[in-house]
Amino acid sequence: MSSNTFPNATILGYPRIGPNRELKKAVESYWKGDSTHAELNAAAEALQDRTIDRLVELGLSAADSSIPADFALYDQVLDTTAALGALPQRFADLGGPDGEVGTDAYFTLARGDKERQPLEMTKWFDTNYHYLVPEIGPETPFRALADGLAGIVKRQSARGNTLRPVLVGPVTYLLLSKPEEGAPEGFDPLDRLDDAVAAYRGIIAQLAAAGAEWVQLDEPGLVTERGSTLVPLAEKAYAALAGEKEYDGVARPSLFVTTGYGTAGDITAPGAGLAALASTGIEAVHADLVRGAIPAAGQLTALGATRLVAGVVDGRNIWRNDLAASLQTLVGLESAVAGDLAVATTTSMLHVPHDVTLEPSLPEHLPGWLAFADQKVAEVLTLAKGLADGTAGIEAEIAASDAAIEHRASFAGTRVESVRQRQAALTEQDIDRAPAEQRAEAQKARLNLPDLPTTTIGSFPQTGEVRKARAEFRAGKITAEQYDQFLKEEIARVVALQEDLGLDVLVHGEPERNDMVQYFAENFDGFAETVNGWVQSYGSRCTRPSILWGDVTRPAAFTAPWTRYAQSLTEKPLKGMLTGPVTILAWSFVRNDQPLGETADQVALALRDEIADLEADGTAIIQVDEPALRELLPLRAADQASYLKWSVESFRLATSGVRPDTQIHTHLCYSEFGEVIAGIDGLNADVTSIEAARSKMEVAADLAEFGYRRGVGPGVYDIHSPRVPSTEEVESLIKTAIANVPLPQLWINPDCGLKTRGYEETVASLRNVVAATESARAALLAEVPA
Ligand code: MET
Ligand SMILES: [Zn+2]
Repeated sequence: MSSNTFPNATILGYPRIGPNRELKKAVESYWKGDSTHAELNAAAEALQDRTIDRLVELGLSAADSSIPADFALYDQVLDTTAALGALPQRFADLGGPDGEVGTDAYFTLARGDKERQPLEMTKWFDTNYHYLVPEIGPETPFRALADGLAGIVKRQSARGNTLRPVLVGPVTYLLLSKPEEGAPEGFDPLDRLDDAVAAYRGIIAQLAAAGAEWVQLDEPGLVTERGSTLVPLAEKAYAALAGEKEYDGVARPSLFVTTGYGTAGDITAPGAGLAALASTGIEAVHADLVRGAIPAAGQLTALGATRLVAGVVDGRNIWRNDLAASLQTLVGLESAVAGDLAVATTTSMLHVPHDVTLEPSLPEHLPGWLAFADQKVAEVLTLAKGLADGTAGIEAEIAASDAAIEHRASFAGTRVESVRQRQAALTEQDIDRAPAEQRAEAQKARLNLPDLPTTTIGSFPQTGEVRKARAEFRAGKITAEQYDQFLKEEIARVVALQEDLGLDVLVHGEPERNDMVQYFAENFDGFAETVNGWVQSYGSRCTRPSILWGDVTRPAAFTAPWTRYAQSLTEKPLKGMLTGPVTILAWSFVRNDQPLGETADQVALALRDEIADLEADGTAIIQVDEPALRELLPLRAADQASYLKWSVESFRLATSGVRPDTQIHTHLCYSEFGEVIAGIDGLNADVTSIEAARSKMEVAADLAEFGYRRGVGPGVYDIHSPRVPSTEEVESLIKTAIANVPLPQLWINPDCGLKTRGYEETVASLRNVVAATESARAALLAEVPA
């Protein structure tokens, strides 16, 4: 079927959650037992129909495979695991008679059951989307069980729609897998590539039988640091899949391989990775031309008959496309390729919300600057038209795009002179503090803490009452005074609880914060909030990132009054609590008209103002959380140094204005920190709390090996589950920490904030943490020779 031409305009994927979070509601209701399997299916099918009808309404053709079928109930990597029937041994009993993975088995892999931990969850490339990590061993079965996806294709074909089913490609699938527990030393899931490819062949045949004319295989793994070494593997895999035009006498569908999130293969030879893929005989290959480099002319010629699908509309941010610039890129590429170009998004649009027109309360100037998924579909179609008919064909659209760019550039809040001047005047001194040893001494004298000081990470359980009060305040059902009063009582309760528990450094508990980033966005200028701008974070979990559109300022102190109030209730030191610049950027939609580092510095200056107010109030300890520090780390080693420089400097800019005897804490979680340990050191915080309980204190050994000198609190209590750790368990983690970290540096704390936990388990766990700390202190005393 390779005569089949690829559509001129397409998207790589569409948000799966539904404009009203229909998917979230349907799966959560099914999990709770409030709806049946049939009802879940009906809801999923209704959402599929809605999506396709909407895309057709927006102008994509229903007939030419331009609409992707990418409707995962939970996660696209898990869908591929299910299509492969690749059940790890620990879940082998879940398979049906032919090894098939039914809906309940699928959700068990995602969520675990009484006896078993779910598949591990980790970030999808450098995004905030989390996928489920396949566990592959030498014996893991690879089958062809594409019934689910084939069923969707068939059903839609009966509705008159020819869809293009999407799978994670074999190389990326295995790259993202981890060796199954018990796999022999040195086993790499990629060792199983030939077996996997044989299974993919079967899956593709099943999709063809269901009516698919094109199949999309996503291979973003090729844009990572390992890309160069993976290209030869991909060549082998796709030569095997594309080499024959027929599978067992039946025409195979055309194959389309995508490479979003960067440059495929060798970054010093842009386009070489695409040319290598094309040489296998696949019918179309995609390039990300926003994050990735523009392929060299010679590489474009080398694509031959393989159609280039040009990703020029950014699937990862929400800004309106510069149509004139994109068209110019497209025209340049077209002159070098043998055939016609197709226009596409850079990645799936699962990273952006559905539709700007669903936002009722954005500031007036903003909607015209934005493009959510539906607007991006229109942009792709416009560009395809421009490519076909010339600029004249899309004159009005280009004029509108130019006008929006012009409006944005000249809009008052885009450049705030006072912010620019302040930035221009910054010097090295602004990111420097007194030497760490001198600070440590001054802080010791001021704080007078025991050995192994105990503390928490900031938030206390957000109970139903806290959420209810916030909702009522937002809805105008209670007054600002009533809400304030409620929060004060909540804070007083949390402070009293911590005193009762015997913790050494207290917190106010963060009850006023809906979310650790959104709360800052709401209190800074330069940000806007959406109402319906949900994006999938993992499974049914969605976040609603704020939009950082302009220069950032902090009109007034907003955390300091709560900290001041909380501190007035206790003699013990109480930490001020802030979210750091990198995390604020990572969890927002950030302006794309200046380098990230510049935006980070503006956020840092706004935080610096807040920190100055906290310090002026007498706050002796200020914590600035950076859980997303690792998340934004670029995929390519070559880009990592410059990232670490600006990210670390923005943290230092926020925190270096304080006196030596004011103690700066930071908190990191969600990640492996081995790779960024030098960056952590660069933050120059006096104390760093790090998630460690789940990895059994590995981080303590990493720190020891690095020779880390400042304070550190490796988490001794995993807050990700309601389980209460026993005193003995915590003691043993403390012992491991003591063996690796010099005593004067060591702090005792949970892995992360307690916001998502209930009070019962929180109180029991913290009691055990304090008891374990006390016995560790006693043991240390006993060791000291009299
Ligand atoms: C994801 S890190 C969370 C840190 C924040 N201070 C909290 O305790 O919730
Ligand atoms: Zn955390």
